[in-house]
Amino acid sequence: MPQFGDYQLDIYFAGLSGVTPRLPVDFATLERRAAAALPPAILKYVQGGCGDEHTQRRNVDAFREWGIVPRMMVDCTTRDLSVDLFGMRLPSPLFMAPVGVTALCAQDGHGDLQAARAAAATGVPLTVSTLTNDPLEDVAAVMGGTPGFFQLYTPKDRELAESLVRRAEAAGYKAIIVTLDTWVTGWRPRDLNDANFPQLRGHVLSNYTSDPRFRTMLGAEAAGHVPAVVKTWAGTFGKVLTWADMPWLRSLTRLPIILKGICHPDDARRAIDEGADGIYCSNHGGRQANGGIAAIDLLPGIVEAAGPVPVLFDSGIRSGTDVAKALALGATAVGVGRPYLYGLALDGTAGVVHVLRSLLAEADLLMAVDGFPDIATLRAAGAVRMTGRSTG
Ligand SMILES: Cc1cc2nc3c(=O)[nH]c(=O)nc-3n(C[C@H](O)[C@H](O)[C@H](O)COP(=O)(O)O)c2cc1C
Ligand SMILES: O=C(O)C(=O)c1ccccc1
Repeated sequence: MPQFGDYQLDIYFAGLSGVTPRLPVDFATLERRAAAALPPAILKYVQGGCGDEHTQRRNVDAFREWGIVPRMMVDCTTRDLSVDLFGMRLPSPLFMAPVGVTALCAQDGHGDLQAARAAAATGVPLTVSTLTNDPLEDVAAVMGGTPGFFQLYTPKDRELAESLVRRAEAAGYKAIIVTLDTWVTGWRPRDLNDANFPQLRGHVLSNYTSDPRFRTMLGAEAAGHVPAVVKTWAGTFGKVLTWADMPWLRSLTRLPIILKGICHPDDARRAIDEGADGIYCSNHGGRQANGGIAAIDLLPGIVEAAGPVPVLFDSGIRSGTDVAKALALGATAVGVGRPYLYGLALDGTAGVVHVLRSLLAEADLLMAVDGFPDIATLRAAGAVRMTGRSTG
């Protein structure tokens, strides 16, 4: 049975013929390389966050305050990293988080398609944002057998929301992830200082321009006219969802509904009471509110509140060790954001595959070394909070 950790052997053996990996396996070097490759405006948008970005940094740094205690004398020659999610058996607990400018990170402007091909190659699901350069149907068509999730930014226009969800269902997406924390964008100095907001330049709006309801809203004479498209988009983009909208949301689909951006246990409980099938604990990678608390520190409370309901997690995952810690703290599946964008920027589909394989290899090897043959044993062991001074 192939194991994710075999990627390490592949790399070392290739080295015997003088071949080294095209991309680095660590995040810091990857980010540095991608920073040199991406257009400055895209880099700032991707790399930046809210306010002075201390929440974004905390998301990453807080992982160092959690530790996994190794166990010995356990047979871990093979590891099983597969997970069950909404009746699907996934080969690994990793998924790609939704990113509204994935398209623009790729050199050809079709990053959603390239990420979808990476999903096909790795079995790691892609969450397709509402904001893409290729319509959601086209992206779904290249995912191979790997399930895809559709992330909904709920428009103010209900008929448009209904149309997008219907299209996602028809295209074969396996879940609808409704993002709650971004009906308005947070205060992002890097972008504000350059007056830089890609969507307002007419990018990544293909799910709108391909939508019959949006076209009606736009009017026939305005179709293809970028300022009119952007104006109509900006007019409908961000609906503030409240609990009162849950019955309506729930009525839109029989697919699992996952609420993204849940950070408080009471919200997790309420979401489940109102019919959500999954909870997605995330602070949007520190891009939305500079609230100061790392998402990983909020995960245990969410997991406890969710009970048997699956909890997806993202924000700050930079290594396989981080993946393992999130699993130990109870996440059912772990989302990665910026790292796969950097792989995409540097080497397209192959770059994304490399980043995902590196994350999985490191997580797998940690489990091998630390005596956890599967995720259930890792989760049962948990992670310990290291108090006092960190030497990290
Ligand atoms: C450039 C960028 C665009 C994003 N766009 C979306 C989006 O369209 N929808 C969404 O739900 N989340 C979006 N996110 C948030 C990610 O889904 C995820 O929560 C975050 O990137 C996780 O943090 P990480 O980048 O530290 O891994 C975006 C993140 C980035 C970096
Ligand atoms: O940039 C983001 O984080 C994001 O999710 C987004 C996407 C579209 C419009 C505004 C924000």
